[in-house]
Amino acid sequence: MENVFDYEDIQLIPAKCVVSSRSECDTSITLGNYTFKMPVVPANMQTIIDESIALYLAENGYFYIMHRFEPEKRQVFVQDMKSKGLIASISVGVKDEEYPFIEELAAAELVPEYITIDIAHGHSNAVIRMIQHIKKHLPESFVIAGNVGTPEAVRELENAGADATKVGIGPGKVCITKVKTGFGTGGWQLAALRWCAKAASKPIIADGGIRTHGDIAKSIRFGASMVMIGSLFAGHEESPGQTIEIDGKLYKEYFGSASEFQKGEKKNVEGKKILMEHKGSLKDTLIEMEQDLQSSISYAGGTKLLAIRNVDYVVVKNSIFNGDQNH
Ligand SMILES: NC(=O)C1=CN([C@@H]2O[C@H](COP(=O)(O)OP(=O)(O)OC[C@H]3O[C@@H](n4cnc5c(N)ncnc54)[C@H](OP(=O)(O)O)[C@@H]3O)[C@@H](O)[C@H]2O)C=CC1
Ligand SMILES: Nc1nc2c(ncn2[C@@H]2O[C@H](COP(=O)(O)O)[C@@H](O)[C@H]2O)c(=O)[nH]1
Repeated sequence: MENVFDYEDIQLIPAKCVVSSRSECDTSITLGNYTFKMPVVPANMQTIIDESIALYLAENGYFYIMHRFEPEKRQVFVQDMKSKGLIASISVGVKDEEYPFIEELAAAELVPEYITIDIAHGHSNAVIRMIQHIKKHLPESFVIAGNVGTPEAVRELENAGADATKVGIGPGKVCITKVKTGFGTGGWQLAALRWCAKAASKPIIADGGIRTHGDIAKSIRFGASMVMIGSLFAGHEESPGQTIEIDGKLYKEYFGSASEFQKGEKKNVEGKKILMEHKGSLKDTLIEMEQDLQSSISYAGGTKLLAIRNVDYVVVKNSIFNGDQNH
């Protein structure tokens, strides 16, 4: 792989504006059978999403993926969302006990609109088997499989039946995969996204490494249809977990799904826990994100999200935050 770069190395080049107000710009995106307000989904992690955030997102036209770390609650969750006429979007792993769970959903005629297979190293027979199992028992569910970091993996999971693949091994804020294993897309996630997107025939979800709202537009430019975000959504009033006060300042914890805190044991740990400064309301962040993305579309010279795909860009290695000490 030549020409690797990451989010902070790229700037998108503006094209002539065709709107008289940014409010004319449409940030919506279609994934499967549904159209969502923004191409953004909070990470399916226990410190990022819970039932009440999922409900808020679904009721307000945002995409969401519920995490898989309270497995016994998932069937009731699907039932509850469906009884409210909302989309059900859940996560599964690949261990043996996940197989009967899929069959139980099918037997109860509870068909989640979206099922995400959420494991660290998604280019594996375990994921291929799970895709095939879901497609056999719940053929109407849209299956997102991951995580991967190569075109070969994208093609193989697509061929196995995945409806979308999730790209990103190790770029996350609470990720330590790179230092623990030496592998991943950490440090060149945007280039890996481009590499994978060129090979993909179905939607790609970029996962991890988003540090600014501008990175969402960059992900779209390099081929993502949706962007999964953890740290930017952590630390809000609504975020799961306790608020902690230190020296008069408020914080919330954000921990990796492969951290000791999540696993309850120190085995194959590839994640850590950090404290995030309290950020106020999640609703306000979602609105600001949408406004910033509308602005991105206007700079792209379009009125629709995918206008961003057509813009030129420059590589400005390590220079984007020059003079900006806040980062
Ligand atoms: N996006 C990312 O960069 C990463 C994300 N994560 C997140 O952490 C959580 C836990 O992930 P994960 O450990 O996969 O899930 P699980 O703990 O559910 O493990 C899934 C299965 O895959 C096996 N497994 C896990 N990693 C590997 C590997 N590298 N090679 C072969 N088999 C493997 C496990 O066995 P065994 O444990 O015995 O090996 C287990 O049987 C997920 O939510 C995942 O998204 C974790 C790391 C990186
Ligand atoms: N290597 C690890 N990656 C993890 C872990 N838990 C979650 N994740 C991934 O991070 C993103 C969120 O990234 P962010 O930069 O937006 O904060 C998340 O969607 C997962 O793919 C982990 O323990 N280890």
